[in-house]
Amino acid sequence: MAQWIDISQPLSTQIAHWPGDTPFQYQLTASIEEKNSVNIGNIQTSLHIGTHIDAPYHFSKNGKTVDQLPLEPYIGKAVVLNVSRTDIINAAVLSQMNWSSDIKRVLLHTSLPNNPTRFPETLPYLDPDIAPFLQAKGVVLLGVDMPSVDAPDSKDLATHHALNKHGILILENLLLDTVPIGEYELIALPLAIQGADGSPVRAVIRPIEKEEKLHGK
Ligand SMILES: Nc1ccccc1C(=O)C[C@H](N)C(=O)O
Ligand SMILES: [Zn+2]
Ligand SMILES: [Zn+2]
Repeated sequence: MAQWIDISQPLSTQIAHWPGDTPFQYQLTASIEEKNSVNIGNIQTSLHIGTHIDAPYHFSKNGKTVDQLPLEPYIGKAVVLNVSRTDIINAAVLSQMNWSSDIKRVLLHTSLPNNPTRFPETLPYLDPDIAPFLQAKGVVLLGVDMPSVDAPDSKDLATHHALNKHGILILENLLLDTVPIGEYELIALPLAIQGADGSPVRAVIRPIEKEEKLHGK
């Protein structure tokens, strides 16, 4: 059986955070070194740190919070697609890909070099028109290897809203630079934080064996 591959960013004090947002911090509030029986860690962080999911409540006042989201989108068969040859990713680009039937989860490897310790200045553009396209394919989860599905300075978050409107949940900041295209099993479960706008996840994939690789690579 193939090994699980970790495609999440390690949560360290070095990890990049959204500009102006709360950085990730870990410290011990009790330590064995200081004669306690145990080490007890404490974290402080934006929930949009490293590899994480957005609950619709992140960008919509009446959107679902993370504890209200279904589990199914975050567990199951996923396809990794490589869209790194363009900085404008739209429905026309996605329609060039080889779509096998029954793909509910799509992970996009973009042209952005994956560097967990640096917040990128610019991101490849994801056109909102991918939302109806992906919905028509039956997709319920879109994962990307960048910190946002909209530009960092976007005010209207058009692609976030379009995806939400079309029933597609969002997974951000994956590490896909060394992942070959193809079909995988995915597990990327958010924590059930009541009322929360998002959650870091441990995203892992495992190749599905004896399956025809997409794009015939
Ligand atoms: N933390 C922020 C602070 C201000 C404005 C946006 C963000 C975001 O997190 C947006 C990004 N699209 C995200 O979902 O992770
Ligand atoms: Zn987010
Ligand atoms: Zn987002």
